[in-house]
Amino acid sequence: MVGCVPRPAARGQRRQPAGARRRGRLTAWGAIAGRRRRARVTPELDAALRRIARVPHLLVALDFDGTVAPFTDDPADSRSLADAHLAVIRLWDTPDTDVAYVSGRALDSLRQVSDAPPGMLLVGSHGAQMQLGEGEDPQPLSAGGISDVAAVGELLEQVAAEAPGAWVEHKPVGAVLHTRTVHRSAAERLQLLARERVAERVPAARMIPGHDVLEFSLRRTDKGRAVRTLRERTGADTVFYAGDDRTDEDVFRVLEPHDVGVHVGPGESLAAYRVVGPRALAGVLLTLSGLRRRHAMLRD
Ligand SMILES: O=P(O)(O)OC[C@H]1O[C@H](O[C@H]2O[C@H](CO)[C@@H](O)[C@H](O)[C@H]2O)[C@H](O)[C@@H](O)[C@@H]1O
Repeated sequence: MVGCVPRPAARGQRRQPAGARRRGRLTAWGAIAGRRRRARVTPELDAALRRIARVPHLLVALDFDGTVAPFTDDPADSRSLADAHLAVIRLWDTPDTDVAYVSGRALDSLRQVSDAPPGMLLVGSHGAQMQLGEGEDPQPLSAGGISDVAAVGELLEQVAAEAPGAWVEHKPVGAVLHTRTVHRSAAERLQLLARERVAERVPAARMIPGHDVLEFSLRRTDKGRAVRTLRERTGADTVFYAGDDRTDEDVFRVLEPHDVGVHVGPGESLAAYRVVGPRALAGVLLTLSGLRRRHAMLRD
């Protein structure tokens, strides 16, 4: 149901005459991107990008941390790479193209760091929070769920107090134990302790491991379901998805054969394509945005 997804008023639609604002913006972004180095991608990925750039309606869905933004010690300092942000803006500004961030971050935190343009689709808390339309709020937790979230947060605070550098991020539907700056052996000990205590006292909490984090959520959803919802709501016929973490595997699992999934960084993945890190992914996104924009201009 595309109508449920608000689009910025000035964003071009296929049947509209190319408005001055849209044409001007596309040209300006294109000029900037044209001076940048082209992405070095494998011939297979390059062919896949060329194919999906020509589909009628494309959804580009992206994980945030470790995918468009390199890791930082403090999540508040995290920002997407300039090229990745530029590509996102260009894609968002292209007709018949929807763009989404699909993140483990709480929605507020994602809004703060992503600098997402208005109308961009945002998924937070691994699918538990979605901003698909104005005024659309996440489903509230039950009273029991709210008290479980508080209990998990308290337990993790107690665990984090056992090692300098460990800290807890509190989210609307769970909490995260951060150990990025903690020595590896101490981090492993803390994570074990957290697993045991939460399993014993809040058995309803679902464990979500990540990069130097251990999260517990009271919501049973995942990014795969979120991307399915995005596909339905936007009416996209093809999805491009990029992600680096285990939670992104839930998306790669539900992608259809004609979609394109890109795993960012090392490690096993169900994704059909891989790039070495966020910088390489930014190049891929620039390439895709250029191809998609060219397709839109030729078609119009
Ligand atoms: O799904 P994502 O967008 O990748 O979000 C996953 C988690 O991202 C954040 O943590 C990660 O990035 C931090 C900043 O670079 C880093 O310090 C941390 O070690 C990483 O795990 C965020 O803080 C979590 O809430 C997200 O679940």
